[in-house]
Amino acid sequence: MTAAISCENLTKKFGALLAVDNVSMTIPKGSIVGFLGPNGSGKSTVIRMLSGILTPTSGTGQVLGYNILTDSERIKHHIGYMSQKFSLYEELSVSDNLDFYAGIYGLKGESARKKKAELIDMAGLTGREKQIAGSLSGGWKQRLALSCALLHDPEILILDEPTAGVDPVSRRIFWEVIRELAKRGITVLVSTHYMDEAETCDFIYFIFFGKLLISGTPLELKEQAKAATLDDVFIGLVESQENNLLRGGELPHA
Ligand SMILES: Nc1ncnc2c1ncn2[C@@H]1O[C@H](COP(=O)(O)OP(=O)(O)OP(=O)(O)O)[C@@H](O)[C@H]1O
Repeated sequence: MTAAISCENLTKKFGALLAVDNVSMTIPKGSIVGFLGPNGSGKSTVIRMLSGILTPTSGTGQVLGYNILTDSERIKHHIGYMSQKFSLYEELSVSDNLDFYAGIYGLKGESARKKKAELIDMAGLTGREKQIAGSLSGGWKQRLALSCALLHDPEILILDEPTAGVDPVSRRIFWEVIRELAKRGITVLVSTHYMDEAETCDFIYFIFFGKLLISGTPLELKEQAKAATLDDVFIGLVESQENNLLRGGELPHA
């Protein structure tokens, strides 16, 4: 198995707060890996460290063989990153947003024009090229943000709650695009609170209070917990951990 992303004992402290505690993961090339956990459990912090945006307090990580501590600029050129806040320029049109990001990635001329046309088509944005991004609905903004994140043909897509606040139909269309990209060999790491999305991932890591608690395929996790749904797996897990903490116990490591 070739790993697209791996990290060992990744740890992040914000002052006295231990936001991420010794997280180790391996994400194989071409897989869709779901990153789950309650609010504030450390998902975004791990994602930001792996994307080269945030420096870990300790631990190491590799993205496509690049070291997250020393090669963060190279990493940024090989990944597509999209956060729940969609970094779009609201006052610019759909077309201008794509041109702006193409410029950031150094795309020019015919190749930039072709890539832009391909992504407009993929995202179903045809006919909306001149529309101001700020006037798009959440689902369309999300598709535009995804297109911007794909302009430079990244080998890895890192998505931090990309479907938060987006309607069910748009979520389904978005996931169809994600699965199509994975079929083409793109590795996807995605954090989500939606269990139907988690269900379609190849593998899941579950983080709680900064620690990885469990990992496995959706089927493995349900079988281990003797639960019918992933919802039941995670609700049971969070409740047992909270009870454990109330009794003064410590969180176990995965
Ligand atoms: N820049 C920062 N400075 C201080 N504390 C931070 C910072 N970023 C995150 N935190 C804290 O670290 C913890 C983990 O936050 P993080 O955003 O990684 O969680 P999350 O699992 O992504 O949550 P959510 O599902 O709500 O997005 C939280 O307690 C958060 O308040």
